[in-house]
Amino acid sequence: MRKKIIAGNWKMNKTPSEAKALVAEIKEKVAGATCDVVVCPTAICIPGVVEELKGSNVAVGAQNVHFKESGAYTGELAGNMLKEAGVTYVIIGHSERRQYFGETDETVNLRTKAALEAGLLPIVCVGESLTEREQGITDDTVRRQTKIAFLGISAEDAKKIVIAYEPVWAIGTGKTATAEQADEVCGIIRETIAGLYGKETAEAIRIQYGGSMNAKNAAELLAKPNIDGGLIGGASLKAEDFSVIVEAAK
Ligand SMILES: O=C(CO)COP(=O)(O)O
Repeated sequence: MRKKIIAGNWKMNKTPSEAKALVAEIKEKVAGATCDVVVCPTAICIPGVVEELKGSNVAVGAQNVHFKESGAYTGELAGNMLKEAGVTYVIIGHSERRQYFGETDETVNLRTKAALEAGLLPIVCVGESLTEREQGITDDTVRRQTKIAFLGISAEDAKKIVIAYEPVWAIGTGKTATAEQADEVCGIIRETIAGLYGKETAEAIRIQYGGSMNAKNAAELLAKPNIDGGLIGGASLKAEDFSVIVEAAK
């Protein structure tokens, strides 16, 4: 049985003091959680959030990591820096990074390998655009993204990776994939992993759904056999809503 994982992707929201206040509320509300709980604030909020969460069951994730250990990469952060700051997980290849910051399947692969190298647990995002869904190439898209993200990664390391299936058309739009649609694509991703590594790895790996998941629809999505958690945007910025989703991930 895979342990469910609920992660909040705060995107570019909350100042350092606001972030501390939010996690102070969240940690109280999710203290009894039976799933893994992660919050992913902006990089500048990480130290304060890590401090506030000391001794709690909530882990901290970053929203990106560079693929080199150091060097002339202005504005970037390396895995060992995040690790030393107390980060456990890192989101890689979010569709907003692919869309606005030139992230490609290849850089997603490089970042995933760098994260593992630094001892971080990657949350690798895949998902089709509206055009791709309408053209009937959702399967091809997530298969390609998954296969390239995992290039050169051992089966042992692959099991540490969380995959987030986030259909681009469902992000921040209020349009959720139906539980059936989400489960179907998560199943295709699992099948892809089975093709790469075999059934045992495919059964071990956790696949989240993300895209307008909220306190109302979480239970139905999380009840599906291939959905092992959620990557939550908007609803993760409200302690109450986030804790209801965590509660639904029993
Ligand atoms: O992109 C997402 C999480 O990474 C989903 O965002 P929303 O939950 O706001 O749709």
